[in-house]
Amino acid sequence: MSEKTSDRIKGIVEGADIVLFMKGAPAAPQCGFSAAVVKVLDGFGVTYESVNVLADPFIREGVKEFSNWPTFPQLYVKGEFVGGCDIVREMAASGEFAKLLADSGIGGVSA
Ligand SMILES: N[C@@H](CCC(=O)N[C@@H](CS)C(=O)NCC(=O)O)C(=O)O
Repeated sequence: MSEKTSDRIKGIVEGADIVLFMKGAPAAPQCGFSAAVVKVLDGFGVTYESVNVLADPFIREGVKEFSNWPTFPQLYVKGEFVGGCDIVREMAASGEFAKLLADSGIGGVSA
């Protein structure tokens, strides 16, 4: 990955408290895994930035390398990689995701 792509991705993940790299947009996800993470985030009532990786092949491949994670969705909180759909859903079910949001000082409803 070029330094330019890496800097661009770093800027994106650090540009908002919560960033979701997904397929499609929250209002119209183009993959069930992305839709599932949107549902979790919306359930917590948090605001987040989303990036449609289908719109940019450089971002799509660059984010995989940046995160060292081969699939989408990919969720970042406070600039740190959290995981994909399975991890986020498990964290939501166990209460770990609510704790992560609270520890990160991110408000929302407790889902
Ligand atoms: N088990 C994965 C499922 C995600 C997944 O398999 N995503 C695929 C299909 S949407 C993917 O992103 N493949 C790579 C690509 O399309 O670039 C998770 O927990 O997020």
